[in-house]
Amino acid sequence: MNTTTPARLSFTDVEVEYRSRGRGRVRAVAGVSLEVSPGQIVGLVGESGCGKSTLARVAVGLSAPSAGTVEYAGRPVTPLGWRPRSGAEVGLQMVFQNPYASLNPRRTIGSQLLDGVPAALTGSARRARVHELLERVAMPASAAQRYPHQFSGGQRQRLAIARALAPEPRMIIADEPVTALDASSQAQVVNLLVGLVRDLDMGMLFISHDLALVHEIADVTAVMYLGRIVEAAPTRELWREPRHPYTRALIDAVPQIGPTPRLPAILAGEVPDPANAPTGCRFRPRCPHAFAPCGEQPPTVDLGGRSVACWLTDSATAPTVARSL
Ligand SMILES: Nc1ncnc2c1ncn2[C@@H]1O[C@H](COP(=O)(O)OP(=O)(O)OP(=O)(O)O)[C@@H](O)[C@H]1O
Repeated sequence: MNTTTPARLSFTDVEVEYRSRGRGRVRAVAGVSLEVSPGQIVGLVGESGCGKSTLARVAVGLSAPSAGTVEYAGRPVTPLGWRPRSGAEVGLQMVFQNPYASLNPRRTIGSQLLDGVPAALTGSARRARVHELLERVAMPASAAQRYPHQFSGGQRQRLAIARALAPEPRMIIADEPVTALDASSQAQVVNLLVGLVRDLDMGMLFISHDLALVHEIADVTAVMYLGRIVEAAPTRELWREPRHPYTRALIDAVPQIGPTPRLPAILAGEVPDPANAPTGCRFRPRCPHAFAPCGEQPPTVDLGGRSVACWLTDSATAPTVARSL
């Protein structure tokens, strides 16, 4: 890897189209640009089916974009260029929702961790590295001799994280890493991931449908709706002043407790099928502010440190509506 190139993950105008029997062409990702820098946690949120996992798969080369580019540290990430055993060189590792997706149930934890340890380490240094990895995820050294089914869901996810760390990645793509876990394991795994990213100065794309969780941990939040990023901003700003009606709806759907409790406001309507996406702004059929210009796809406007794809932010088209938001 070129050491002068920042280990940044960049999606530029990425599109992913599936062809499926019955549904025809499914444009699951419809023109996404996004960056994750070292030392940064970027949260990607959106409802089920909006294309989050597809984007994650493209990031690590498990799926190919049908258009656009994905680059890591200045080099294209493509399925052709992707060699699964070259994690240390590629520098990107994925943590899945289901730890069984990354752990082989028939092999001991130790042998699976050894697989990922860079080949430059030899002999006893390899075994020492396995123990260090287990320690990093707060698991005892004895876990190395055991099999995945001998652990609880939360422990398995911690072991899957150790497996992801073995090749010494600089960037983690975590796709709903705590969705399948109970509340206390969720907190443990989230704290572990955030601690690791901070300690090791890695970058992380943290994918979740849980906006409140992303609010807790992400430096930047990107909101995805039906294959597009509709808003991306520093998390605190996004939460304080959402500029896209969909972001506002997601925030309003988070129950508030404390001195002024608030019941969640449920966003009306279902997410449309990307195989049959609305023309123009894809959020238009569910948007309480939709007006004539929304028949065209809104451009993504850079508002200085944050970006929004909504005609309401365009003062030429909707100054009065924008003020009322
Ligand atoms: N292999 C595939 N073939 C056809 N369509 C697919 C395939 N994988 C995903 N899709 C479709 O692409 C769209 C985006 O799916 P994706 O799994 O990326 O969304 P998601 O936001 O991660 O949802 P979830 O949180 O439910 O996993 C959905 O409409 C899904 O049905």
